[in-house]
Amino acid sequence: QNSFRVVPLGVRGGGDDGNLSAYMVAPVNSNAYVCLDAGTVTNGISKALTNKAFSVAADVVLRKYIKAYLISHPHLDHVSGMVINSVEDTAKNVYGTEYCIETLKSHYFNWKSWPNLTNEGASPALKKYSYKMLGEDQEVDIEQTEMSVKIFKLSHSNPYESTAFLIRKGEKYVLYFGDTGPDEIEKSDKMQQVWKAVAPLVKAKQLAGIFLEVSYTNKQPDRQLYGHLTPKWLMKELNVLSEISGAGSLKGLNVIITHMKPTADNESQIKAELASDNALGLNLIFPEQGKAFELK
Ligand SMILES: Nc1ncnc2c1ncn2[C@@H]1O[C@@H]2COP(=O)(O)O[C@H]2[C@H]1O
Repeated sequence: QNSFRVVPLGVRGGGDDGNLSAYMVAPVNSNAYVCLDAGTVTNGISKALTNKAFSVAADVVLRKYIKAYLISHPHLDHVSGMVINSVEDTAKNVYGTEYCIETLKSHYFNWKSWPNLTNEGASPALKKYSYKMLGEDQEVDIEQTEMSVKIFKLSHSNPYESTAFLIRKGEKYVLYFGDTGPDEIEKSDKMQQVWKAVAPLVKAKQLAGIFLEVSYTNKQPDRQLYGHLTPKWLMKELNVLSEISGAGSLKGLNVIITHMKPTADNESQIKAELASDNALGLNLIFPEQGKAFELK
């Protein structure tokens, strides 16, 4: 039985300002979605309607189907769609780490960059969006949905932070990584901590998919990763998971490749490099804007 329905509103990792990271996720047969990052919102909803991913009007998807935003980190390409559409939007929770929420508060919803439509920060706070700060080691219900979330902090160009979200519906999970570099380059153990936490779920076949970024091809020098992964580094990191969860345990695992930078032939090159280095037998999924898919 399929567990989650995903509608990508934006999939690219830079440059293409109408198609930046944003993924609507809900349990199959539910219209109560979370939006994981929100780089592009309305452009993605339009594409989704063209592709018949939804059978309601665009404003219903924005205002009613998206119940909450989960923001992995406050870079513009992960928040601009949410900020721009906040005026037309309905009351919602915005979930993130303290680092992320403090940045939203001081740098975006501050009346200078944008009116403060949130419940905290620069006066007057218009109280449409409510910040929900997430700490590690606690699972929190995502209000108005059937899902809950646990977070893991990530390193995104040390010392800057990003977040991974482990979303649960019943016994099934999906894991979403915001932008992140490999532990070895970031001088960090953040990814390893995530792998340790989810290895039992992989073993038990409870993990429906992992959203993980690959921004650059293998040609990108390690000193210019800027907190991102390449095909080689993605496979190295997933090998760390495989070592914990057991040989062969990642075979057929859905890995959704996010955040490819669209420069030159980067995207086709990344796809080719991943395909030729897939000894783990991952089921690689390359999401397309506005095209729904299911994970089980
Ligand atoms: N030191 C740097 N020099 C040049 N470009 C950078 C540097 N750090 C970050 N960037 C770029 O800025 C981008 C910000 O968004 P990204 O993290 O997706 O990808 C980043 C890189 O493309």
